[in-house]
Amino acid sequence: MLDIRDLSVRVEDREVLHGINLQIGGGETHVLMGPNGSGKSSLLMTIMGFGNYSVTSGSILFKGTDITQMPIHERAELGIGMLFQRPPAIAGLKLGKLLTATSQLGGEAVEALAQSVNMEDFLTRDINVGFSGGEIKRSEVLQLKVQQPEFIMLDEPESGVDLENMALMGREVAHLLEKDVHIIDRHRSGLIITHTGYILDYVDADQGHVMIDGQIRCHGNPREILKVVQEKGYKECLRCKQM
Ligand SMILES: Nc1ncnc2c1ncn2[C@@H]1O[C@H](COP(=O)(O)OP(=O)(O)OP(=O)(O)O)[C@@H](O)[C@H]1O
Repeated sequence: MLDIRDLSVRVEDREVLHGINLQIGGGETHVLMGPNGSGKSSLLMTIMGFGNYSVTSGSILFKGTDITQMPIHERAELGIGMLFQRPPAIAGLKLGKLLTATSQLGGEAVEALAQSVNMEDFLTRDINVGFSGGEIKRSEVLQLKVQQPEFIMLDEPESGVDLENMALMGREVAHLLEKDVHIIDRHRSGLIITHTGYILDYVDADQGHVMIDGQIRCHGNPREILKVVQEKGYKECLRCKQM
């Protein structure tokens, strides 16, 4: 579904990603780990198509289409969606209005989806204005439930979420990624940034990658990578033999 080849990316006057290669098949969920500031969010923002991340070499193919220079809204229409680490607050735009305006759904359908993530009281509020950390994440999940993307990127879905809401989010993300469907019939794919790995309690991931200083330096079983990092730190990933 996603095929990234030799991707280098510059932000402002600095190259933050250097020669990334990453392939994610249909129905697969991959996890991206790595130290703070290593370039994980930059990769997701680049896949989504944000203009301040400029591709200096390489390509991004989505379902065989080269999307490297495609605007964000076209990528979203093709089926790419993202849960942001820190989405902006948008004063003057109600969450419910955004959801009905950007989908074919009517008010009742949106309300039902909102109820499923305990967000029904937020539809009449300005997006993310005064939302708590956990409410922002549930709002992001609600937007994904409305959009139903085929390829879902999640940037630290756990951060700021209490344990009870983590369970709710985990179940919702698993459902979005069709983890309840047999692998042969599963079409959706995901790429999840996590520091803690809590999301793995709910979402089975097929492959883990470690990014260090703008390069993917290691691949492997996500839980094994977490264990190694916990015990020995990210420096151990530099010795990875799976590259
Ligand atoms: N708009 C920007 N202007 C300047 N520097 C930027 C910008 N966006 C990202 N960077 C820099 O690029 C590097 C990679 O940042 P990025 O957010 O991708 O890291 P990350 O791996 O997601 O980190 P974290 O785990 O802390 O969220 C950082 O040094 C960051 O300061």
